[in-house]
Amino acid sequence: MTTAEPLVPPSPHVPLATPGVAAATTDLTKVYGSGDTRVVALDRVGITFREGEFTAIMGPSGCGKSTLMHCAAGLDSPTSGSVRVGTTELSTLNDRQLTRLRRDRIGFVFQAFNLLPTLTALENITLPLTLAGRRPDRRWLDRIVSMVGLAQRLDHRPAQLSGGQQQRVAVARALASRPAIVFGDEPTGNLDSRSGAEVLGFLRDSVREMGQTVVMVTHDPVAAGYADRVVFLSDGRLVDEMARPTPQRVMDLMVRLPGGTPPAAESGAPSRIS
Ligand SMILES: Nc1ncnc2c1ncn2[C@@H]1O[C@H](COP(=O)(O)OP(=O)(O)OP(=O)(O)O)[C@@H](O)[C@H]1O
Repeated sequence: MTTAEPLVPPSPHVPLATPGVAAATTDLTKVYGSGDTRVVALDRVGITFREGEFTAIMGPSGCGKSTLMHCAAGLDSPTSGSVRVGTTELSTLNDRQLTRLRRDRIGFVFQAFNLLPTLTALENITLPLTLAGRRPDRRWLDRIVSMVGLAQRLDHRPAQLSGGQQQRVAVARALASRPAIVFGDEPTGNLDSRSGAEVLGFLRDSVREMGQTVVMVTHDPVAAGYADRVVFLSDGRLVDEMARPTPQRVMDLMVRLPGGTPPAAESGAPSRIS
């Protein structure tokens, strides 16, 4: 990948990126509003997303999942604390550099497919590359398109595709630029269970077969079961983590979350999981 303008190096106050780490947050805090309307959406969250790992973020509604994803992906700015993507400390970037980082190094899959209706599937997949003035790597593109099973539908427009197929286009679009990290916000929220399973399978294949790093916010223990690990948020703090999750184990832990008193929430210390 070539970028015309080098990204600003990390601040000397922030540790350099650790090898094998795709992105990390340190003491990440996000406060919305003030006075009576003040909400601490994230409270000193430290989390590491390792390269080639599929992480699911879970927790009760309003616990800060989307805020964490938005801050980690450079879509929202923290109130305090740091976010690094690779070696880049996001707070050192101006708006233009941040836009470039999102375009070149981060892939997104949202609940709404967000495809452009006038473009074909192929044009939608390559749009971020086209906007960046980059020529698609044909072999990479072929690999992605065949992985998500879209080879026969590349000249279809979104309205001619099912919801599941549209989300496959969105997954292929997210992977097309070989981003450092792909963020998914409830990527199967609009899909029936079969299409959802397919999309989750593709995300997992991208991790296993291509070494992609994927971070996904979900409410669904079955979806979380596709991940390599699940991190649990409660009231803006990281309270637990599970490796090699199964839907049943995730469900059991979720049931305990809101009622229980997680140790990290009691201690007053920053919540940190890596
Ligand atoms: N723009 C905003 N202005 C004010 N408060 C906000 C804003 N965005 C989020 N919040 C608040 O921050 C907290 C965390 O919200 P967030 O959307 O991150 O939670 P979530 O875990 O993703 O929720 P859900 O599972 O319901 O989508 C909530 O209390 C929410 O009301």
